[in-house]
Amino acid sequence: MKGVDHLAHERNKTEFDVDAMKIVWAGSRHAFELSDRMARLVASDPAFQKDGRIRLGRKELFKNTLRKAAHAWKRILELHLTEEEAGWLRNFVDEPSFTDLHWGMFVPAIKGQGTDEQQQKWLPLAYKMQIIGSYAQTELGHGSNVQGLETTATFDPETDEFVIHSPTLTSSKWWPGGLGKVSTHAIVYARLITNGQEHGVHGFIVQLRSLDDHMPIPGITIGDIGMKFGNGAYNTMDNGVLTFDHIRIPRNQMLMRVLQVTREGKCVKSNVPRQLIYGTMVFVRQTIVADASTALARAVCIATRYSAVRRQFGSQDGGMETQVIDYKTQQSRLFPLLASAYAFRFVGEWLKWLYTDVTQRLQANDFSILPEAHACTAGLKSLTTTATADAIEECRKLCGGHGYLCASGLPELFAVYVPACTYEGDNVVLLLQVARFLMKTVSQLGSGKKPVGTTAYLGRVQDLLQCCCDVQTAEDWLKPSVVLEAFEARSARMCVARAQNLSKFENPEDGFAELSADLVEASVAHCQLIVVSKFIDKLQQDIPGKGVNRQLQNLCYIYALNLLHKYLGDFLSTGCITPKQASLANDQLRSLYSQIRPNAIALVDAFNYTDHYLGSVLGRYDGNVYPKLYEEAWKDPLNDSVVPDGYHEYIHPMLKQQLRNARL
Ligand SMILES: CCCCCCCCCCCCCCCCCCCCC/C=C/C(=O)SCCNC(=O)CCNC(=O)[C@H](O)C(C)(C)COP(=O)(O)OP(=O)(O)OC[C@H]1O[C@@H](n2cnc3c(N)ncnc32)[C@H](O)[C@@H]1OP(=O)(O)O
Ligand SMILES: Cc1cc2nc3c(=O)[nH]c(=O)nc-3n(C[C@H](O)[C@H](O)[C@H](O)COP(=O)(O)OP(=O)(O)OC[C@H]3O[C@@H](n4cnc5c(N)ncnc54)[C@H](O)[C@@H]3O)c2cc1C
Repeated sequence: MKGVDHLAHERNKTEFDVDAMKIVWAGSRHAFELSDRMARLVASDPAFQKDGRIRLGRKELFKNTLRKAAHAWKRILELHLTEEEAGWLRNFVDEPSFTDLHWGMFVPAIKGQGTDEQQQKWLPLAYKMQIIGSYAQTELGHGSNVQGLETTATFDPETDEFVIHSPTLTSSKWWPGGLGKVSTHAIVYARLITNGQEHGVHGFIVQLRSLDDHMPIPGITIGDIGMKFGNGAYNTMDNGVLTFDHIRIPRNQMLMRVLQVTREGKCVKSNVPRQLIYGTMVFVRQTIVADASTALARAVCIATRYSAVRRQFGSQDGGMETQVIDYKTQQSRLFPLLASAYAFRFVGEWLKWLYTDVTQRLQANDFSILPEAHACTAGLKSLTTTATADAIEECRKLCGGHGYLCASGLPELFAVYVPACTYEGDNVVLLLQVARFLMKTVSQLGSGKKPVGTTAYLGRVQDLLQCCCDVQTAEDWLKPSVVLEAFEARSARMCVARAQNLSKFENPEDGFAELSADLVEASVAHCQLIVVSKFIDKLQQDIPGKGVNRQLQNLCYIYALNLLHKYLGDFLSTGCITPKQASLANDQLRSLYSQIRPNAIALVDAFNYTDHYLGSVLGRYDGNVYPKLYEEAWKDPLNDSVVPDGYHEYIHPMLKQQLRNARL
C-alpha cells in the first residue's frame, strides 16, 4: 500500500462529521470560512512561498521577510481586508516580522495606555503604517523585573519635554522585535522622574528613525542583536538594541491614561490602577494562548499523518508491517498531544472572551476582575506554551529519524515556537504571579470574601479538603463531575498546604522565596484545572454534527486522565484519589486511545491546514511521503554538483595521502 492509499483508507474509518468538526475547531462558521479563504489566498500566492527559507543567509532571509510584509500589506489594501482577515493572513504567511510588534503591541499599547487625544493623534498614522512601531520594554540588564528597568525619562519644565536617556550599558533596550532595522517609533518604557522624584516605569512614544531616510535620530544608537536559535525560524525578526543619549520628546508623548504629568511637572493620578501599564502584556499573553493550540495542532497533524503512513515490524506471512500509529506506546505519546491541541483551543476561546469582558469593564471603570485576568493570562500563557514547546519536540521524536530532517517542518516549528516560553514573561516568573494570586485568595477566605471566577472552587475548600473520589469502575472516570472534583480537590489541597507552609514564616516574602518551587506546582495544578473545566464546559454546549460531541468527549477525558496519570504524585499525595482509582483511570485512558485511533486522521484533518501552512513532507494531506522526501533531498544545494565543492582541496589530497601511506 502506498502512503497515499494509507491516508485514504484511514479517512474511510472516520466515525464523525469532519466538516462539522472544522467549524468547532475554527470557533464558528464565520471564522472557518474566513480562515479557509485566507489560508487558500496565501497558499496560492507565489510571493508567499516558504520553500528553502531555512537555507537563506540572514540578510537574504530578512530582506525576503520585508518583501513578504510589503506584499501582504499591498494585498490587505487591494482586497480591503478587515483586521480579522489581515490577522488570519498574517498567521498563514507564517513568518515572524516587525508587523507583529507593530499590530500586536505598539498599537494595543497606545489604545490601552494612551489618552483619547493621544489615540486620535497616533492611531491613524499607525493604522496606515505611516509610522512603524515597536515595543521597547526589556533591557540588557532586566526583562522580568520591569520595575528594575534603568532607562530614564526626566521631565524638563523649561522646555516642556522629557529627556530619554540610557545611563548604563545594562539600560540598553535589548530584544524588542522590529526595532533592529525597521521601526520608526517605539513605546519605550522608562523610569519617570519629575522635580527630582521617581514615579515608577511608564511608556513613552519615541521616534527612532527619520521618516525621510530611515537614519537614526541623532543621539540614538540602534541595531540588530544578532542571530537566534535555529535556521530561518525567528531570524526573520530584527530584534534590536537601542540606546538614548539625552533624547528630547514633547511632554504629550508620555502615555498618560494612568498618570498625567502637568506642564509644571506635577504627577496627577487618574482613577485607573497602575497595573494598566502592564495591560499590553495581558492582551498579548491572551493571543499567545490561542496561538499555542495552532502551533501544537500543526505538529500533531504532521506526527499523526506520518504515524499512519509509517510502518515498522509486525509483518506476518509476508503481509504488511504495522502502522506505527497502532503501537500503544505511540498512541500514549501522540493522543494526549492531540487532545491538548483541542483543549488549548477551547481554553484560548474562553480566554479571549474573558479578555473582551475585562476590556469592556475597564472602559466602564470597573477594575475588579483585573487581578484574575492577569492571573489567567499569565498562568495559561505559561502552561500552554511550555506544553506546546515540549509537544513539538515529542512530535519530532514520534516521526523517528525523518522528523529530524528540516523537510519534516518540525525543526523550524520548534525553533520559531520555543521562545514563546520566554517572551511576554518567562514561564516560571508568570507562574509565580499566579501563585501570589492564589495565596492571596486563600488568605482572604477567612475574612468571608467569596472567591469568584476561576477561583470560585476555593470557596468550597472545606468540602474539597474532605471529599472522597467516587470512582469504582473505569467508566466512572467518564463523568464530568468526577473528573472536575478530582482536579478541584487536588488544586485546593495543594493551595491550602502551600498557604499553611507560608504561614510558618515570620516574613511572608522570605517564605514565598523559600517555597517558590512548591508554589509553582500549585499554580500548574490550578491552571490545568482551568483547562479541564473549560473543556468540560465546551461539551455542555449544543455542538452539531454527527459524532462530533462523542469525539470531543473522548479528547476531553484523554486530556484530563493523561494529566492525572502524569501528575499522579499530586493526586495521591493530596489524598483526592486512591491508587486503585488511579489504576482504573489508566484502564480508561487505554480504552479511550482505542476509540480515538480510527478517528485520529480525521481529527487532524479538522484543523483544515493547507500543505503550504504545514510546510512538511511528512504531514502532507495526501500521505505521499516517500517519493516527496526522496525528491526533496535532491533539492539540497549540496546535491547541485555530484562531486562536491572542496573535493580537490580536501578529499582528493587525503585519499592520495592514504594511498601513499598504504604503499609505504
Ligand atoms: C508578514 C505578514 C505581514 C502581515 C501584515 C498585517 C498584520 C496584521 C495583523 C497582525 C497581528 C499580529 C499579532 C501578533 C501578536 C503579538 C506577537 C508577539 C510577539 C512576542 C514579542 C515579545 C514581546 C515581549 O516579550 S515584551 C516584554 C514582556 N515582558 C514581560 O512579560 C516581563 C515580565 N514581568 C512582568 O510582567 C512583571 O514585572 C511582573 C509580573 C513579574 C511583576 O513584578 P513585580 O515587580 O512584583 O510587580 P509590580 O510591578 O510591583 O506589580 C505587582 C502588582 O501588579 C500586578 N500585576 C503584575 N502584572 C500585571 C498585569 N500584566 N496586569 C495586571 N496586574 C499585574 C501583580 O499581580 C501585583 O498586584 P498586587 O498583588 O495586587 O499588588
Ligand atoms: C524571541 C524574543 C522576542 C522578544 N521580544 C521582545 C519585545 O518585542 N519587546 C521587549 O520588550 N522584550 C522582548 N523580549 C524579551 C522578553 O520579554 C524577556 O526576555 C522575558 O521577559 C524574560 O526576561 P529575562 O530575559 O530578563 O529573563 P530573566 O528574568 O533574566 O530569566 C533568567 C532565569 O531566571 C529566572 N528568574 C527570573 N526571575 C525570577 C524570580 N523572581 N524567581 C524565580 N526565577 C526567576 C527565570 O525563570 C529564568 O530561568 C523578547 C525575548 C525573546 C526571546
